[in-house]
Amino acid sequence: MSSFPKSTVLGYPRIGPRRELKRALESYWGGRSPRVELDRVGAELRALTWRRLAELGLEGLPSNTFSLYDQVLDTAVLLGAVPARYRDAEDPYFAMARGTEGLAPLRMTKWFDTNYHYIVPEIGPDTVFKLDASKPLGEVREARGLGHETRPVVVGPVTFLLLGSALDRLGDVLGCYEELLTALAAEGVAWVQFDEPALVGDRTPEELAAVRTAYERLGAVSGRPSLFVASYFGDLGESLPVLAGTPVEAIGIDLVRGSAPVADLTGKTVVAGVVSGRDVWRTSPGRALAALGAVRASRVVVSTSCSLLHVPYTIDDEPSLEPALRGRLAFAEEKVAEVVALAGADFRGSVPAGPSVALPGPVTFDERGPYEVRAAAQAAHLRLPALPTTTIGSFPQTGELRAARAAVASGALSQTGYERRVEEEIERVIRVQERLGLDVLVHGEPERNDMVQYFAEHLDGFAVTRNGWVQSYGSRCTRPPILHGDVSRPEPITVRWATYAQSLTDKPVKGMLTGPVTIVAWSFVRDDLPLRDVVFQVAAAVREEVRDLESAGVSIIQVDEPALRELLPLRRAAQADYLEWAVAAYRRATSGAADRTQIHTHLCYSDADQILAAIDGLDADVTTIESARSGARILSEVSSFGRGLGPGVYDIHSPRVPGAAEVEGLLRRTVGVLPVERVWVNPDCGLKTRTYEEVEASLANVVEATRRVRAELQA
Ligand SMILES: CN1c2c(nc(N)[nH]c2=O)NC[C@@H]1CNc1ccc(C(=O)N[C@@H](CCC(=O)N[C@@H](CCC(=O)N[C@@H](CCC(=O)O)C(=O)O)C(=O)O)C(=O)O)cc1
Ligand SMILES: N[C@@H](CCS)C(=O)O
Ligand SMILES: [Zn+2]
Repeated sequence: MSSFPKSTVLGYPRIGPRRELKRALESYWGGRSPRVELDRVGAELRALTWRRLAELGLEGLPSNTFSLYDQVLDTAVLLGAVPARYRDAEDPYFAMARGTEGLAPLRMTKWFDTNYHYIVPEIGPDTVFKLDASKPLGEVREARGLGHETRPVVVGPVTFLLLGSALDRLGDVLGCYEELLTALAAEGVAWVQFDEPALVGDRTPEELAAVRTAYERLGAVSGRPSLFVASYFGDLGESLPVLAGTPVEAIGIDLVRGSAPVADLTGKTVVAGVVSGRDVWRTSPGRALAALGAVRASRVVVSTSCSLLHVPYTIDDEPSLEPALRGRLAFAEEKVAEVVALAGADFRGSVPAGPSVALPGPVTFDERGPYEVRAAAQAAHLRLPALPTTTIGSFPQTGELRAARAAVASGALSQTGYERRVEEEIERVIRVQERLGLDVLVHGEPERNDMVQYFAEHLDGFAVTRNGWVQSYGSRCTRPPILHGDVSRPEPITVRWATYAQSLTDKPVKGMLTGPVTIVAWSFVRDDLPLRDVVFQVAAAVREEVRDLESAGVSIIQVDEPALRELLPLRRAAQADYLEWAVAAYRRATSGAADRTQIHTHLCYSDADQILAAIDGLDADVTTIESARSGARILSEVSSFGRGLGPGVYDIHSPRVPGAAEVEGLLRRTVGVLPVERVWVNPDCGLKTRTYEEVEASLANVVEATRRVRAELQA
């Protein structure tokens, strides 16, 4: 057995330093370039990554961390878990990821507590697993052709099956993993990495037994490569002794989110994640060395806490960041350099740092009256029809708008010219909505590059990047802002656009804000304050904006919190505390509004079940939630809220235009479960990724469906 190299990373960004993969994918999908061109770009990006990691002095290079869409989808393909309906599609892989005309894509959801989305494996009792190892084998050979020996990375069997809610299929799937090990051994692969992040959550005795079975069986494969099981995003807890009791040679432990195990792991290699893959701060050498020194194992390897997929490529691409801030930052390349430097240091005998203590912050809210009083004041003021129709905020972000923002950045367009362009777009959005006959209008958010980055650009305490792209799903990326200091709002942010929109119409226009939890969740956040204190600072800024919108005559204000679920701690023991302060922060942000101002909130992930009580606790007058994809289940669960509810009547993630009859069906189902006077009619989420053609056709059908159901109510 060859010993594990002394430094490694668990994974690397793959979208390309200039989003080369995004462009190649979208060009291929749009029929503007052939498949060979996409494959050429992929190969170039992989070669670039291996070369760079080697140049930086990293010893253990991973492979199979590249993906054309998502590593969980890649694992489904590896194991043959391709549902029958996609097999005849022209390109089954992208059909599963994105759907085709007439074929909906597989479900997509958040990867643990990150802003990355994976494709949920669809596994049924009839799924026939059959190994197709061409991708990992291909990458191993490709890297070898370039002079690099690599360690293929694959999602492990327990995590894969838990994500697909199919742990009962463990016995079948293990056959494929065994075959994979044999194939990799035949290829001369020394180590393989199985990612098992699911093991940092609470696991039942049955699930722990599955871990034992899986790694005992894989450990028994003759002539196999050495096994490295990587955990990340928290402590292994009760999974650690189970894993340690199996024949796996190496265990990856997140020493940033988690702590050094008390257990003696003599006999094992510990791949110690001391350089954070989840933030952009430089690693404190003292803290890292102390964490490394506290591990008791036969060999300790220096690594990142998780894949570097969640951080941008390099700080070198950000020349405009303030020098003082730059000095505190490390993106993927800089983190690799830190791993290499730490691996060269002697950390035996380092002393563990004392734990930091989180102090509770203030939890005060509730100047608003009870819902019944607010609802009466709002009804008298707004005079809305039954089943009011509305949208979630954004309208299509056209290429022209994006190009206009790029032109301002390059100096080719003046700020005034740009603002005029935004106003034209707002007018277009208002006229479209009036023509369609919607009841509560929005301004369309054309001024926003992103619902978080835009606010970060207008708040003190944040920095934003030029090229700091991080993959969100498929070809879609975000540039998470860097929250590095105390947050405050120097001046109103959205008021001018909201009031401009309201000046164009007699219909009410909703003001549109992003909530404090979501702003923080989708940013890289300072680590010298407890997260809750940071969120409360942002809440104070949002509260000022709510007040200013109200003073400017805006009667409905929506404060979005789509990331409320995302930050939920992976361990149940920590969840109640989080939910308590997250809800308190939201109420801090919104409770300055008068009773007659209607507060809306919006959440758009289908797995809201676990946090329904918290959503209720937000006390918003109207809550719009994703429902079109999750079916009737969510309706009965939210029916007890006792306030306004807008379960989405169509899925905006697909270009498909829903028919009026289909929307009518969903709406009837909704009014069958919820009191009609509380129901709102809206899509599942914002329309920014859609085209005007799709949006106008879809919304026309929403309005028509509402008209039909209303007519019956009046009859
Ligand atoms: C709701 N979602 C969001 C999440 N996180 C966020 N931070 N924001 C979100 O909205 N997480 C959960 C979900 C994830 N969903 C999405 C959906 C869509 C995108 C997306 O479309 N991203 C865009 C980038 C958006 C952006 O920043 N646009 C800027 C810059 C645009 C650009 O590429 N400019 C060009 C030049 C202009 C041109 O000629 O076109 C350039 O720089 O080269 C802007 O609009 O100004 C994407 O392209 O991926 C993400 C997450
Ligand atoms: N107001 C935002 C919410 C997205 S979750 C939008 O409409 O895009
Ligand atoms: Zn949404």
